[in-house]
Amino acid sequence: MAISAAIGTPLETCLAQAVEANPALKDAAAVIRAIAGSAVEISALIGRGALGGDLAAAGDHNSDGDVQKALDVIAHESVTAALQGAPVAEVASEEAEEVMRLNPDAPLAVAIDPLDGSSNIGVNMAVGMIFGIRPSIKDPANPLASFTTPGTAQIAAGFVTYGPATALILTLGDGTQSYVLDRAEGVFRLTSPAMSVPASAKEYAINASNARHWDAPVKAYIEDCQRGTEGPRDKDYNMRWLASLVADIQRVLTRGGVFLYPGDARKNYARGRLRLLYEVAPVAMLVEQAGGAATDGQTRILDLVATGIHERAPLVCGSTEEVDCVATYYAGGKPDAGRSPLFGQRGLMRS
Ligand SMILES: O=P(O)(O)OC[C@H]1O[C@](O)(COP(=O)(O)O)[C@@H](O)[C@@H]1O
Ligand SMILES: [Mg+2]
Ligand SMILES: [Mg+2]
Repeated sequence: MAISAAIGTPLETCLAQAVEANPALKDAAAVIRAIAGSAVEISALIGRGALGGDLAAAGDHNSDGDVQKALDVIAHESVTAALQGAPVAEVASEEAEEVMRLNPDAPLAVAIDPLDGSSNIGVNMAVGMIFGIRPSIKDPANPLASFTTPGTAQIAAGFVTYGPATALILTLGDGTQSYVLDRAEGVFRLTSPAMSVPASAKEYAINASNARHWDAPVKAYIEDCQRGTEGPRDKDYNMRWLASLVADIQRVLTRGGVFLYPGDARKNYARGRLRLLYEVAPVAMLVEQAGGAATDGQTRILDLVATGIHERAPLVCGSTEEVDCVATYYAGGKPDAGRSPLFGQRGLMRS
């Protein structure tokens, strides 16, 4: 149910209200409480900066080939320890090669990116944590069973941004809410009961250094955004790229825009960089619940089914007008049709 509490209401009260309205959410609420507890701990550590030690110290490689930084491992250990005390049977974590089995009889499974935006560790920039909660499917022969369902199976999803403020963005399947950590009390408090992504926007987020590797439709779309009022989109765009999915998506959820991490021609990047289970699917649910859209360029993300826990998926999400426009380019269409004949490069009114 949509949260109807006043701004400043503690997360605990909002969760209790949601469970009262829909008792089926009781276990998901317990998982969210556990994750929020870990986030309070990690937020305090990140807030100490270099005084907390070298959080960027390089360790082993994870299963996706990324170097694990000290904070990646600390966050993984903190959140999986918290989930031990929650009704969770399986965890798919970015920092564990295989599915982790916690409480075998528990009803839920959690996919988690314990520390998102790792390239920003150690440089005082925003990082975060992403999670999606699904029903646990008891199949002793297949540890992946709980995670090989479409994203629509998610009961709840959220992310935490450790930025200037520590924020929790959450959906229980009926709207997207934001909370901010009240550091004095150590509790998250409601700041928006219903986030809403504007349908149209003039801001895009993409790692432009990969432009030469992009597919033709992405290249054409970004080039037309860059042509501004002189091109078929007939409006001037701004670009923002924080290299921290949580922070980029929080901006899109707050003021609109489009985020793209498409597939590209680099080795192992045919399906982009982001992982379907613990990055793309939770973000897609949050964005859709806020009125936006999320596709892989053409197909709705929440209809995709993973076949492995670290499988990647391209992501195009945010304001519906932009996400639909990207799909038009993928379908080989041209956005010229919607453009006023009076303006733009070839328009009558351009000097
Ligand atoms: O370095 P790139 O290619 O710009 O990729 C940045 C993207 O990679 C990520 O850092 C991947 O997440 P992890 O840090 O959890 O591996 C996203 O947060 C971000 O959007
Ligand atoms: Mg990540
Ligand atoms: Mg990560």
